[in-house]
Amino acid sequence: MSVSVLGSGAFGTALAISLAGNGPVTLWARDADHAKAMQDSRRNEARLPGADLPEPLTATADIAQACSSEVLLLAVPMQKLRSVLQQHKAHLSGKTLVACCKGIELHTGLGPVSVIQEVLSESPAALLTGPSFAADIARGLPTALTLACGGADLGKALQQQLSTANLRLYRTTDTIGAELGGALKNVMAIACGAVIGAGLGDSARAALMTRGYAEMQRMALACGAKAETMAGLSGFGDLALTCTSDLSRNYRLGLSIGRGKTFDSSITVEGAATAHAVAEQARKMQLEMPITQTVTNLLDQRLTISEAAALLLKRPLKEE
Ligand SMILES: NC(=O)C1=CN([C@@H]2O[C@H](COP(=O)(O)OP(=O)(O)OC[C@H]3O[C@@H](n4cnc5c(N)ncnc54)[C@H](OP(=O)(O)O)[C@@H]3O)[C@@H](O)[C@H]2O)C=CC1
Ligand SMILES: O=C(CO)COP(=O)(O)O
Repeated sequence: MSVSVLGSGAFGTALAISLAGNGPVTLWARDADHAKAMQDSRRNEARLPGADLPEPLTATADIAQACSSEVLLLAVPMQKLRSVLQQHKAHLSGKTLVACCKGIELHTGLGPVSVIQEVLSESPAALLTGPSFAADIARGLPTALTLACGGADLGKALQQQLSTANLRLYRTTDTIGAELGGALKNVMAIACGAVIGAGLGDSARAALMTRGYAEMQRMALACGAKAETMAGLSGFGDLALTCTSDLSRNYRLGLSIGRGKTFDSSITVEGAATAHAVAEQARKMQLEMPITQTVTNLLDQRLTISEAAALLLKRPLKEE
């Protein structure tokens, strides 16, 4: 099966570089000048500086050319996924669509697989997620990801096809768990960045990661996900990476909040919209998600970091 990546950001470019080790791959950019610059210079300096684009990778802005592949990886920000699907519906229809984004849609509370299923109900949908920085993948560093697909046979085929020399894919049929793990870990990373930025210490971060994981489990289990999925790469694995590395944009947004600094709003930070989407879902489902709620209060400047910490510490004492 041939593969194209739609979306020439950091992640889409890194995946295309790695997949080019398996054979020809097409990388689609919405902007013709961007595609031409990548094709000519063999670099994507705008989004993934310093990484060479190997020869089997073709960059194009021609959506028909990109969608001639059987498998299409969708590497665009979560809040843009629906509009990309709608805009190119005719080309995408009938293809196997693998979402590579992490988040929950703000106005519907849906994850990426569910959004694909709503817009293109006839197209098989899957999700590629897990602990991975684009820069690491592009450098050929070892990385393990989760391939989530409701159809077990298709999941096995995609696992084979999308594993590369440096990308090792594990598979699951639990798409809900994989969606929620990848989405919620970004919210926790913002919280952890804020704690470290404000100088509250590594012990506080460990507490937040652990109680954040409990919160992730609470929502995931209430939505029908499996506990094992949350304990895997797409949940615990990505939580561990994103809450501890300043390569993470979500963590860096948190650092800025903790330090009282502004953050470049053009940078993709999935956890911000997702925190609001999840807080709303939690309210509707009557689930306690105090860390997620606190992150929305920090983002909306309704609380300072010291007020937020005091409120979390003062919550009623309970069993772990
Ligand atoms: N970066 C990473 O390390 C990882 C990222 N991810 C996930 O991948 C997803 C994408 O992130 P990432 O690549 O880093 O983000 P970037 O900000 O690097 O790139 C986003 C890309 O999406 C494109 N895009 C935005 N809107 C549209 C649209 N309407 N039509 C077509 N293309 C569009 C942008 O195009 P343009 O360049 O023209 O603006 C840009 O190339 C996120 O959900 C993220 O969580 C997952 C794992 C690792
Ligand atoms: O998802 C990622 C790592 O797995 C990338 O994290 P950021 O989006 O926070 O940069």
